[in-house]
Amino acid sequence: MFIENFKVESPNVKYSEDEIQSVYNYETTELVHENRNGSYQWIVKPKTVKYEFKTNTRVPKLGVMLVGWGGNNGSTLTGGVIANREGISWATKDKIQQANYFGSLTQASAIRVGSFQGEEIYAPFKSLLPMVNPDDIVFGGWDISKMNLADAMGRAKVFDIDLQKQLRPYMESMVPLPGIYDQDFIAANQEARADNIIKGTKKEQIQQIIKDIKEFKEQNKVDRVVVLWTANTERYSNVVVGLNDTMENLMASVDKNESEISPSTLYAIACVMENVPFINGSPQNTFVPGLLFSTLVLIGGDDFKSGQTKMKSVLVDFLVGAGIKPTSIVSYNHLGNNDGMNLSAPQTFRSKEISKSNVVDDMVNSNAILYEPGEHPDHVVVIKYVPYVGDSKRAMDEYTSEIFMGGKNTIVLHNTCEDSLLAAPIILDLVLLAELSTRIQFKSEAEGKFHSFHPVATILSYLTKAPLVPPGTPVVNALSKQRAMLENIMRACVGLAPENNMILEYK
Ligand SMILES: NC(=O)c1ccc[n+]([C@@H]2O[C@H](COP(=O)([O-])OP(=O)(O)OC[C@H]3O[C@@H](n4cnc5c(N)ncnc54)[C@H](O)[C@@H]3O)[C@@H](O)[C@H]2O)c1
Ligand SMILES: O=P([O-])([O-])O[C@@H]1[C@@H](O)[C@H](O)[C@@H](O)[C@H](O)[C@@H]1O
Repeated sequence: MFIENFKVESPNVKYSEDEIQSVYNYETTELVHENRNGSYQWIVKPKTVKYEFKTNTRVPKLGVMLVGWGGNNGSTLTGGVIANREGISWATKDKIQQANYFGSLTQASAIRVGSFQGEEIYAPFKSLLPMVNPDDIVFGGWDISKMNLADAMGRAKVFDIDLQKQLRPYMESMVPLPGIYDQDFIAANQEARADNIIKGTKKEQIQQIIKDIKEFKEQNKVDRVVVLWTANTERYSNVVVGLNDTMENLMASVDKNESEISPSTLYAIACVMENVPFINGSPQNTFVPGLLFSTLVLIGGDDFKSGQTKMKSVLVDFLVGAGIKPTSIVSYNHLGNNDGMNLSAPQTFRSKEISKSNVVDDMVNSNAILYEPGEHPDHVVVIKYVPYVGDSKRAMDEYTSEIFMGGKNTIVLHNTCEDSLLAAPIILDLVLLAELSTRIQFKSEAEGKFHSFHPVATILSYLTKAPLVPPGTPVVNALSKQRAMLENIMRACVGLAPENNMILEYK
């Protein structure tokens, strides 16, 4: 059975006008490796740590500024939210289609809240904690292409024509602000669209971005702004001691107009200086050490996990979890959108190859029965640009594994999808969850005062190929673990135990 909402009644949960307070007993373990009776043993000690959470339930009016607003993802997300907000339906060759938020974890997935008279009871994921209603988001942003959002939607060729016709009046007045363009960081084939550029030094460009954010906030009377990069994949920035290894060196490099400071890093610096969360939807190392080690403002990324890699983080988790040994993974895809054209350059492809390749590391490293130290499956990533297919990415994967008694198993997948229709809901979740996480404070029993989550937002890892984590923190890519982590933290905020799937009541 499905219920629309619920309230938790517990001595550990208190609802007030502007806050939900919860007391949560975090069950974990402490390991020691000790000499017991002459031999070293691993001792696992269950441990309970009491936490307190406070969630501010005053949902702000949210402004979302997209870097790359006029791209396929930016125009698709903007149009999709307008279509949902206005209740637009349109004719397709099959039926009259209603707008929806399918593919969004926050808007279209469910959680189990328990059972009632022998029936499992589920509720919307978003019913866990008060979140911004996506229909209320105000969009803005920057693009190095000056094309308005209605024309950009046409250029993207993602939406059906009847939908585009209905959206055009809402979107043609939306014009991206000039962006920071540096041809050294993206494919040379992007120069043709770069007609909307912020001139000046890197420092002046940062100052302009800050000015843009302030003006956007004032003009639209939004309470909070989140900035998200959905512009083209950049090549990696070189990380150099003295250049970008500390915030002090990074800012000194900006003052010196150092060429190696990328546009995405400049936008991120502007956001950190303006106390605005910045999320990187692409694979490049925007968050150079100077930013990563010093930011007090929420940052998250990298690279939306939308299709082929999302599937990989499920399939390899299943295989390794089942004691089957993946030995060869070949991921090929071709697509014909501008992202694909940008990725046809070796240096930008390399950024994507890294984020698409590292996704199996945690799962492989979790099982020493299957893999010797340092042993990994052969793993190849291929991306080809085929203009004719446009945004309709075609992904083909082959997974070869060793099974029982020397057997081999080969799984082949074929996946065709409009890449932007997968990414747009993920962008929505990223900005909604980033905003929500800034309204949560918590402390353990050992801590004197409440604090926010660490500014490097690991909580967003379900939505990214290469989760950005605080230095020294484990990277988890297995999709089921990432989703469980996010849901269970939100459950803790309303005093609910983690979903452990034991259902002992019926065992
Ligand atoms: N399924 C997906 O679509 C998916 C999944 C994961 C990651 N991504 C990443 O998302 C990003 C966007 O994908 P897309 O399909 O929308 O690409 P796109 O090329 O259609 O859009 C990118 C936009 O960014 C603009 N741009 C480039 N550099 C800029 C800058 N410095 N400042 C401002 N604007 C700039 C371009 O003019 C373009 O309009 C890419 O980096 C892509 O790799 C996409
Ligand atoms: O998310 P995913 O399907 O694994 O990876 C995708 C790549 O296969 C595609 O070539 C690229 O254009 C998209 O930006 C996205 O990164």
